[in-house]
Order: sequence, then structure tokens, then C-alpha cells
Amino acid sequence: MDKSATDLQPLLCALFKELGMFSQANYVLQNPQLQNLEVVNLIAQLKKHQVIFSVLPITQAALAKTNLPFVILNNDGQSSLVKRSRSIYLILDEKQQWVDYQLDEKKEHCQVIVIDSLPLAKQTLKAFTTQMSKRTKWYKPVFWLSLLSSLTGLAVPLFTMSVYDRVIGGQAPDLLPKIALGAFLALTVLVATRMVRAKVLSSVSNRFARDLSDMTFTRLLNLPLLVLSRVGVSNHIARMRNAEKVRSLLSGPGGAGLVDLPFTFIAFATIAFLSGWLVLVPIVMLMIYALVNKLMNSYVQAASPTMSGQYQNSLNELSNNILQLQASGHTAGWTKEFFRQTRETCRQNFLFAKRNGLNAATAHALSMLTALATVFTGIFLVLEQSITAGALIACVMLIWRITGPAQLAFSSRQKFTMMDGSIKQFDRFMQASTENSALRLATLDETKAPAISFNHVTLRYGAEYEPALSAISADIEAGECVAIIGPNGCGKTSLLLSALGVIEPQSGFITVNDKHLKQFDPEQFRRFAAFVPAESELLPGSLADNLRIVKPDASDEELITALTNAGGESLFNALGKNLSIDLSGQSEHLLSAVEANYIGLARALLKKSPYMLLDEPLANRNPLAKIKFSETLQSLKGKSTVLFSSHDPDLIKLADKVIILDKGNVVFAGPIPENTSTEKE
Ligand SMILES: Nc1ncnc2c1ncn2[C@@H]1O[C@H](COP(=O)(O)OP(=O)(O)OP(=O)(O)O)[C@@H](O)[C@H]1O
Repeated sequence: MDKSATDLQPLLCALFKELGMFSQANYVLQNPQLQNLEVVNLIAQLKKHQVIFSVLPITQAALAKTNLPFVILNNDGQSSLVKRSRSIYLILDEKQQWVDYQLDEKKEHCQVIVIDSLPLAKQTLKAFTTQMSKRTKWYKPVFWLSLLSSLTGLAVPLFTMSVYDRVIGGQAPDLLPKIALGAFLALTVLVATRMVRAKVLSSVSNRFARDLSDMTFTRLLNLPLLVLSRVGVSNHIARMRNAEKVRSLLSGPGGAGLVDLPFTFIAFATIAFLSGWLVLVPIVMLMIYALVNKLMNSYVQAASPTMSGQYQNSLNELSNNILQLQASGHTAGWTKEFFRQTRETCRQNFLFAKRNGLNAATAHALSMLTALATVFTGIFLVLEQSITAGALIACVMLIWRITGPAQLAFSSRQKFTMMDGSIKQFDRFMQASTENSALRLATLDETKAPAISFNHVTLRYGAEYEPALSAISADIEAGECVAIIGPNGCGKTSLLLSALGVIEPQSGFITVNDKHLKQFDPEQFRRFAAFVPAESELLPGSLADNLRIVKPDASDEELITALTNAGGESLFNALGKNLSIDLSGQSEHLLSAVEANYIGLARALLKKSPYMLLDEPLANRNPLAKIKFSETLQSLKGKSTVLFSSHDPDLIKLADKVIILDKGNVVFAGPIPENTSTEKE
């Protein structure tokens, strides 16, 4: 009755239909890349289509959360789609029919994917809170553990009181062993509960931080390329660190102080019970404490270092340009500016640390003052014989149980302010539109070469820049080989990237087989197309690993053929015809940029894509490689639509058509005119 875990496509399709997401169901059905879907891909598809869900152990409470269908992930690796109809459950069987199902909610180790909300519900407005509210399992254990630890925390003051009043005052030394045993037991429980609680808090904060990191990373991956490149790496790192801030706050001492704060009422109640109105003293002192802390906090905040961002940017800039800087020999200006920033950073950090120190000292002094005020006030009650001396000592000891958490919580105030900023930033980030914000559900025939058409495509990298492409219009037939030529900076790469769909023109549009490029799923489209950048990057690993990133199941023969067809035969020979050779490990195998480009080109050929976008595929190649690649290019004609940019006249001659660009404008588009000269390039 269950579906095999290796074929979840019908299940996902049925789930989307049940959720009223018919276009998405159609997309799943028609998308050949979604065949043989596994659980991990199913989850990725739900995320991609902005369905918010939770994966929970199968329990009554988990299922009570929803009226929507849910997916049961059985521990035998099988998965099933189940829905509730009034009081009965129905399961989707192999014939795609809903049949009665006896749900066993006590099935051990089974998990269930519960749908929390559908796309278009404004679920991401408070993404952080939504995510946090999913992790509720820790509330109860933390509550009980904190209560137990607070109660056992009363043991030492109360036992001290008994020793003072009964053992010393009542002259009953025989009570001492019993009191000591009781105190020992209470302290053991206290330590154990504290340890377990720290473990629970640390585990929940780590998981929570992991969820936030995953969400941030997925969103980063789906941001449009232009946005990604505009925002810059340091910003992305800061976003990823947000999750880390949340983790350190919850699992650190501030988190424990925060959790303990509500339980200080137990200490207050005990002081009130032992000494009556004396409890007003710590209450008033705590209010003064809060006020002073607020003032101190503003004082500390006013000295927050402002240079660190600038300093970090300078460091980044320096590390990127160090070679150039050394080579130029003009380092004096840089050194001067750098020293200025270092000095200023030091000064600001010193001032900040000084004020923070003052803040901590004030907090400590106020704690002491609270204890002293209680002692001095309490003495009158002892002299009046309203309370015993032992009770006063116990009260003073209990004061520390109040001021301790208060001090921790107050001193974490800055962290809370920081976290509040992080939460707001996270929520804003989760609202930013991604490549998947709009429905892009057109499917491609991945076996056929596509016809491409540029329609008044205009692109600017920023409002302050001149357009990189100005109203470009050109038609490319299916299977045509087109050379894009023109001087440096004329827009060749920009045109190729637009045709790949990674950068989106501000006006005009590109069609693929007469469908707007924006209608296609960007990820699927990029997997379909083979793009070779002007400078290919190598990844750590062997030659084979570097080639197989585009086709993990490629045979060794396929890898060698692709490398040879890319003109990389001599490179392969130089590497000892060894596909397992490590390209990153030893310096002797580090390849030059030109050699890396052979591998980049081989990757594209390995894909055997009917749509190839090649950015300067033959720059600086040896003549033999050029001949081989030229043959490869000829052999692609009719089978693949190929767009390549080049300055190489021999290669350009092989094209069926050329598009000549100048400063982002099309100067000519059509078959190669007799008198075309590439010399000016
Ligand atoms: N990320 C970017 N941000 C700002 N401007 C950019 C960016 N990328 C390219 N440009 C500018 O857009 C214009 C077109 O650049 P593009 O790289 O497309 O030209 P190209 O013809 O491929 O140049 P080359 O032959 O040097 O590779 C240039 O003026 C370039 O400076």
C-alpha cells in the first residue's frame, strides 16, 4: 500500500493537488528531473514551493495540528500520503485511490511531515517567531527542572537557618548529621537538575540555530545573482552569523539567567515567609537595580565601537589586493590609513570595555548593597525578636538567588538588543523575493536544441552604471551556432548570463522556444544549459571529481572524451592520464587558469546539453587544442544551440551567425559579412 521511498513523485504530485496547488502538481508531473524522488528531494520541493512544514514524530498532538494531508515517513524507508476525512483516515494507495487507513499513532520512530501553511499565507512576516514556536518540546522539561533547581536551591539557606537556630541556639548537636545529609541530598539534586537543564537548553538552541542557518542558506542560494553580488560576501557572512548569536545567547549564562528570572519569586516568597515585610527591601533594591542598569546601558551603548565594519572592509580589501599593493611599491598611503584605523579601533574598543567594566562593577556593588540593606534592616527585626537570627542569615543568602539571575539577565541586555536586531534582520531577509517567489512552472523539452530570442533586452548592474546591454534584439534558431563578438566590456558576458537566466534584464525579455525565460524554473534551466565562464574555477579534489560535478554518474570514458573534445588532451597527458590525480593537494598539480579552462569546457561538453553558452572558450589555447575544439564545435551544429563569445577570428568563422556588440548595442546581427574584421578587438 505504501509508496517506495525511491519514487515519491506521485505522492508529491497528489499532495500538491490536495493542497490546491495544481500548477505545482503539474510541474512535478511533467518535470523529468523529479522522477525517482526521494524524501530529501520531496522536502526540497516543499521548501522551493514555499510550503511551510514540520517534520515531527508521529503522535496524536502532531496530527492534531493540521487538517491538511500529511506524509508519513515509515522507519522501513517507505512513505505514504494520508488525509483525515471527518473521524477516519484515508491513505493514497498504489492505484492513486484514497482507501481507509488504520492510523497507528504509536508507531515507534515513525515521522510525519505536517503542513503548517501554504504559499501566499503571510507566513514569513514573522519567520523567526514562527520557527521558534515550532520548537516547543523544551518548555516543559526546562520549567520543571528550573522549578526543582529553585526549590532545592532553598536548601542551603534553610539548613543554615536550622543549624543556627536549632543546633547552636537550641543546643542540639545531634541534629547536625541529619541536616548535613539533607543539605547534601538537596545539593546533589540541584547540581543534577542544573546540568540536565544546561544540556536541554544547549541542545534546543543548537537545533534552533541549525534551522535558522538552513533557512538562511537556502534563501541565500535562491536570491537572484544580481542581488547576491550587490550585497557582498561580508553581508552574507553576517546573516549566517545571526544564527550563531541566537545559539550563544540561549545556551550561554544569559539564557540560564533568563530562564531563572521567573523562579526568583520562590526566593521572594521564602523571604516573605521567613521575615514578613523585610521582603520589601530586595524588591525596592531590584527596582533601583533595573533603573541604574537602564541608565548604565545607555552609557555603555553610547560607546559602541563604530569602526569595526570599516576595519573589516579594509582587511578584506587588503587581503584581496595584497599582491598588487606589494608589486606597486606604493604602500605608504595604505599603511598610514591602516594604522589610523587600527588606532581608532583600539581607542573605541578600550572605551567600550571600560564602560562595560563599570557596568559590571555597578551591578556587583548593587547586589552587595541589596544584601547589606537586608542585613541592616533585618537586625532591627532580630532585636525586636520578630524573626530569629538564623532566619535573617537565610534571607541574606536568598538575596543572592535573586540578584544572581537579575544580574545575568541585566548584563545580557545588550545581547538581547543585538538579538532583537538580528531577529528583525532575519525576518526582513526571509521576506526578500527570491528566484522562486513567482511561479515558474513551464517545463522544457531537454532533449531538443532551443530557439532563443532577445527582445529589447536592457540591463544595468546598478542605477549608477551605464547600461551593459541596451535594447538588444536578436533571434537565434534552434541548433544554430552564434558568435558574440566585440571589444572588451561591450557586454558579451552580460548577454550570455542573461541567456542563462542568472541575471535578469530590467526591461525587455528573452524567450526560449517562444516562452518567456522567466516562466522556467531557474534551477532546472541552469541544469539544462551548459555554461562555461571565461575563467573556470577548480574545486578541491581529483580531476575526475572536478569533471563529475556536472554529471556524477559519468563513466571514465565519458570524462576522457569530454576532456579531449575540449582540446585538453595534452593536459590529460601531462597529468599522466590519471583521472584520480589530486588537483588541489600538492603544488605540483596546481593548474594554471588556462588549464583550468580546459576542465571548465570539458564539464560543459560532458553535460551533452542542447543549449551551450561559452564565454571565450578558446582564449590562449595551444594550436592543437584549437583544432580539436573547432572540430567539436562543428559537430555540435544542429544538435545544440551554441552561443559563444570570442576574439578568435578562426573560431568566429565557424559560427552560422554573429552578433557584434559595441557598448551594449547590437551593431550587427546575422550571417558573417564578408568584410568582418576582428582586428579592432
Ligand atoms: N557585476 C558588475 N557590476 C557592475 N558592472 C559590471 C558588472 N559586470 C560587468 N559590468 C560592466 O558591464 C559592462 C559589460 O561587461 P561584460 O563583462 O558583459 O563585457 P564583455 O564584453 O564580456 O567584456 P570582456 O570581453 O572583458 O569579458 C562593462 O562595462 C563592465 O564593466
